[in-house]
Amino acid sequence: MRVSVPATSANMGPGFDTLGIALKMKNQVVIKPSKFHSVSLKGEGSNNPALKDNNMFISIFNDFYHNLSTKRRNFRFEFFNEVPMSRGLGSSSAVIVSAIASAYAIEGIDLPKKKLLNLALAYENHPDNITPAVMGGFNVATVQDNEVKFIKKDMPKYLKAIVVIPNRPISTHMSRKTLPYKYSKDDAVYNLSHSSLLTAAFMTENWEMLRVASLDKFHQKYRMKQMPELFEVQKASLKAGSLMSTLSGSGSTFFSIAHADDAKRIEKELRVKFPHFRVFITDFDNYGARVDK
Ligand SMILES: Nc1ncnc2c1ncn2[C@@H]1O[C@H](COP(=O)(O)OP(=O)(O)OP(=O)(O)O)[C@@H](O)[C@H]1O
Ligand SMILES: N[C@@H](CCO)C(=O)O
Repeated sequence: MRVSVPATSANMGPGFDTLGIALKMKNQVVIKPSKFHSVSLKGEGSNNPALKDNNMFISIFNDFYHNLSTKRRNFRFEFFNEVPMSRGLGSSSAVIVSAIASAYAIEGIDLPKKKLLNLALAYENHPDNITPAVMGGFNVATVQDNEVKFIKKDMPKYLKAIVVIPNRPISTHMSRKTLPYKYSKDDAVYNLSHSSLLTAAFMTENWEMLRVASLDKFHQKYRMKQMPELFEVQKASLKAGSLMSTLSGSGSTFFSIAHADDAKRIEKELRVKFPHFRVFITDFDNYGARVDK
C-alpha cells in the first residue's frame, strides 16, 4: 500500500493561518506487513538517524492503528520524502495526513477526505497547510466548531511555482514566537482586505492582482528578520517578473508564482543571485492526499 501527500505553501502573504496551496512535491510511504517493525528512509531526512527511531509518522500511525485494529501486526515502512523538514513547505502536515490515511488504509477502512482533514486538525490546529495537503489546489479555510470549513480552487497548468529553499531550517513553533501578541486595527484591516482580495483574485483568475493582494503586515517582516537575505529574495523574484512572492508558511522557503513562460528566466536569475540556496520550479498539485492499495 502506498500513500502520498503533497508539500504545501501556507499563508501566501496576508492569509495567515487561512490560505494555502499544494505543490507537486510529495512525501510517499509504502507500508507492508512484516514479521518485524522496520523503517527505511530515502530523500529528505535520510541523513537524520533519529527519524528511524523517533518518527512523528510512526507515533501518529500507531495511535490510529491501535484504535482501529484489534490485531497487532508489524509493518515495514519505506519513506520517500521530497518535502524538506522545517522549511515552510508543510512537512509536518504531510506527515500527519499520511500517517492517519495509512492507518485507515492498512485496515481497509474507507476514509473520506473531509474526515481525514478533520482528524488531522487535532495535530495541527491551523488549517492552512492540512487543507491543501488533503484536498490539493488553492484553499481558503477556517475552523468553526472544531471542523474545517474550506473552499478549494484548482490551479491552472499555465502557472508555476518557484521555490527558494535556504539551507537553514525554521521551526514553526519558534517562528510563531517572533510574532506580536496584538495587532492594531489598521494592520488587521490591512490584512483582512488584502487576504480577501487575494482569495478573490485566485477564484476569478485575476493573476495581475496578486502582486498587490499578497502584501502582508502580520507575520512576514517579523520572521524574515531572522534571515534578512529573504528580503532580497522577495525583491529579486518580483523584479524578475513573479506575480507574487511570499514567505512560505513559517519559513524559511520563499514561494513565488509566475506564468510558465517567465518561470525559467526567474528561476535562473534567482539561482545566479542566491547560489547557496536551492531554487527550482514546480507545478501545483490539484489532487492532494492519495492512497493506492
Ligand atoms: N519526513 C518526516 N518524518 C518525520 N517527521 C517529520 C518529517 N517531516 C517533518 N517532520 C516533523 O515535523 C517537524 C517540522 O514541522 P514544522 O511545522 O516546524 O515545519 P514545516 O511543517 O516543514 O513548516 P510549515 O508548517 O511552516 O510549512 C519536524 O521537526 C519533525 O518533527
Ligand atoms: N500559518 C502557519 C503555517 C505554518 O505551519 C504559520 O504561519 O505559522
